[in-house]
Amino acid sequence: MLEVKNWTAKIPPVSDEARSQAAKRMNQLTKPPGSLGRLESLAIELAAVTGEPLPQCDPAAVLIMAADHGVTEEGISAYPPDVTAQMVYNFLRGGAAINALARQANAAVRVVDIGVASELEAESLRKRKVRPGTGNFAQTEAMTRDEVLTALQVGWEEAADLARSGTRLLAIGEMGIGNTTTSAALVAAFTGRSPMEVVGRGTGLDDERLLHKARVIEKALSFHSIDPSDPIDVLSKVGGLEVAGLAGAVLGAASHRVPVIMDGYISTVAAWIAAKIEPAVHPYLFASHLSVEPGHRVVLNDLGKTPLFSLDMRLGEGSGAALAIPIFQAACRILREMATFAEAGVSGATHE
Ligand SMILES: Cc1cc2ncn([C@H]3O[C@H](COP(=O)(O)O)[C@@H](O)[C@H]3O)c2cc1C
Ligand SMILES: O=C(O)c1cccnc1
Repeated sequence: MLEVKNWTAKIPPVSDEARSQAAKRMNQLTKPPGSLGRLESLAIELAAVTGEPLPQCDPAAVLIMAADHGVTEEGISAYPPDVTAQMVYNFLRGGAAINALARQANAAVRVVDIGVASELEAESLRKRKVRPGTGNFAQTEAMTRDEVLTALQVGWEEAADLARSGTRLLAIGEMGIGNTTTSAALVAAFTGRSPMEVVGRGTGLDDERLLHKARVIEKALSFHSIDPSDPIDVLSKVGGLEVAGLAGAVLGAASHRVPVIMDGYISTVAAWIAAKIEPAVHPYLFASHLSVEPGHRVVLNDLGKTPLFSLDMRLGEGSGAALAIPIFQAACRILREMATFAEAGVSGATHE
C-alpha cells in the first residue's frame, strides 16, 4: 500500500511567472481594466495553476464517482439505496441531468464505480470497486484505513489518466444515496460544529426526518473516537468511498496541473479533505455554485472559495460544476483571443 505522503508531495506549486504575465496582458486587452469582473481573476488564476500565461481549458471532462453508504439503513435519505446503481446506468445511457449539462459544455463524462453495493456490468463503466458500499457508520467504521488509501489511489489514477489523455479542466461529481449524511458527518467531525448546523434535506427530507438525520450523525460521532487532525482516520470512521475517491482525484488532477471545478456539498467536502491531506492542492480548486445544502457554505467559507453563481441547485452529480465549464473556457478565451489596445489600434484611457 502506498503511503499518502509519497504521492501528495508531487503537486507542483503554481506559477507566479504565468500569473503575472497573464495579469499584465489582461490589463492591456481592449476593455476598461476590471470590466470583465471575476472572469478576469479567474483567467489569471487559471494561468497560474496551469503554468500557461495563455491558459487552455478545453477539453474538459466530468469525473463522477459512485458509491453506496451503509448509513442508509438508518433512514436518512428520501430515496432507497438502489437508486445509486440505477443512476449509474442512467449516466451511462446519457439520460441524467449531468449528461445534458456535460453535452451543453462539450465535456466527456467518466463514471467510476468505486463502491456501489451491487455488481454493475457495462462496458463504458470504470470498474474500480474498493468495497461494495461502506459500513453503517452509526454502528461500525465506514471502512478501513487501507480502503481509504485505496480509494484515494483509485481517484488519483482516474484523474491522472484523464489528464494524460488530454483533459485540461476537471469537473467533479458523485452519486451515492445517503452521501449528504456522510458529508455532514465529515464536516461536523472536522470542524466540531453540531450536526444540526451542517445537515440539509438532501434529496428532500421533511423537518422530522432532518432532525433524525442530525441525531444519527450525533450518535455516530460519539460512538467513534475520531482524530480530526488525521483525514484518513476521519474518512475511515464516517467517510464515503466516492468522497475519498474524489479527494484522490483532486490530488491527481493537481499533480498534472489540471484545475478542478467543485460542485455541491459532497464534492466540495471531498476537495476540502484533499486540501487537508495536501494543502498545495488549494489553488487548483475552483468553486462553481452554491448548493442549497447549508453545510456547503460552511465548507466553501473554510476553503476561502467564492462560488461563481447560485441557482438554488441541490443535485450533485457534478451538475453545477458542468454548468460552470463554459465560464472557465470563456475566461481562457479572453486571454487567448482578445486583442490588446496596441494590436487593435484602440486608444487607451484619457484619465487614469
Ligand atoms: C434520482 C436521483 C438522482 C440523483 N443525482 C444525484 N443525487 C444526489 O442525491 C444523493 C444525496 O442525497 P441523500 O443524502 O438525501 O441521499 C446523492 O446520490 C447525490 O448525488 C440524486 C438523488 C436521486 C434520488
Ligand atoms: O449539494 C449537493 O451536491 C447535493 C445536495 C443534495 C443532494 N445531493 C447533492
